[in-house]
Amino acid sequence: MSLLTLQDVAVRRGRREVVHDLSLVVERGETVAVLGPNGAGKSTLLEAVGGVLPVAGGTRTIDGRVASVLQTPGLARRSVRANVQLALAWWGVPRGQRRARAMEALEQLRAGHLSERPADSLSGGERRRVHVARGLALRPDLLLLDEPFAGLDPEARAALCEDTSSALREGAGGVLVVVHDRAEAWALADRLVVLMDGRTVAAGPPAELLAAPPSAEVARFLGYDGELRRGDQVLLTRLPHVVLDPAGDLDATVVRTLPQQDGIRVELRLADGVLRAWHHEPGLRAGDDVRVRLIGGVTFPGGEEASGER
Ligand SMILES: Nc1ncnc2c1ncn2[C@@H]1O[C@H](COP(=O)(O)OP(=O)(O)OP(=O)(O)O)[C@@H](O)[C@H]1O
Repeated sequence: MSLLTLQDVAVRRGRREVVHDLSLVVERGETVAVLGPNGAGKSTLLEAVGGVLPVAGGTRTIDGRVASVLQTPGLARRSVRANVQLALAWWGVPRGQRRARAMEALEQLRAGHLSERPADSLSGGERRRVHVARGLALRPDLLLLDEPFAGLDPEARAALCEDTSSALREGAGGVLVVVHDRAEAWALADRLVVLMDGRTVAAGPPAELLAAPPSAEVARFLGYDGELRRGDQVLLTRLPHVVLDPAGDLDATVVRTLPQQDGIRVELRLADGVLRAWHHEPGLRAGDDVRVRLIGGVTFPGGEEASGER
């Protein structure tokens, strides 16, 4: 039996149904990430799985105990370790095991050095670490995490994401995590579910979804930012698919260059759309004519209505 099975689930917020006909399975030892635009219904889905919201239609079956790490880190005014031990006591862990379990989870999340600090003296990033560690310490069958890295600066976010990823891979339970961006989904997830307007629009291993997105809408959401109209088709590309090459077969004009940490992002206009590419040599200017070669991309029907500009 799967750890979590949702079958045609509907969830309401007040009178409005915001999750529709959603089916999802989480197996033991698996991390499933839910990704989608703001308002897609991700938190609502998690709350329904956690039992905070009722399921208005369909069925939810869970084989085991569920723990939720919600968005706001609520910690009591006592030491970090006492906070984690309190959760373990509430979970029913025998007194003699609580201290070691708390310390183990804090160490896993590189928060061991914070164990004796008062929780109200922590920085935002430290609170997040402790918050995630507290969820892991419970060792639930199913752990629900709602944007566990929200509000952190990019570096703290990446570091906590890496540590959480390692900790989750060591765990035996299943995890359903709402993530904020694709990088987090890639770092954490065995499988990715893309939610839009309360419906699943794509599901599968992240690398497979990226290589073969099921629709143009999902492709754009996953980072396909180039778009060429080809008759009644539209060809979508990502940055690595587009190579500036004097021997290339496509004529393009540089619209603008955006210097970034890993190179220069170049926006290109072609007769039939817009492409974006990485470039690593300075000197390109808006208005320059260049040649381009495509080494990837995905094609979908719908070239006529595609704007080619985004
Ligand atoms: N407490 C609430 N009462 C009524 N409607 C709500 C409530 N919370 C959320 N909604 C609505 O339900 C829909 C789904 O919201 P939800 O928070 O689940 O989306 P989300 O995908 O988690 O979004 P975000 O990425 O912005 O956190 C939205 O239209 C939202 O406005």
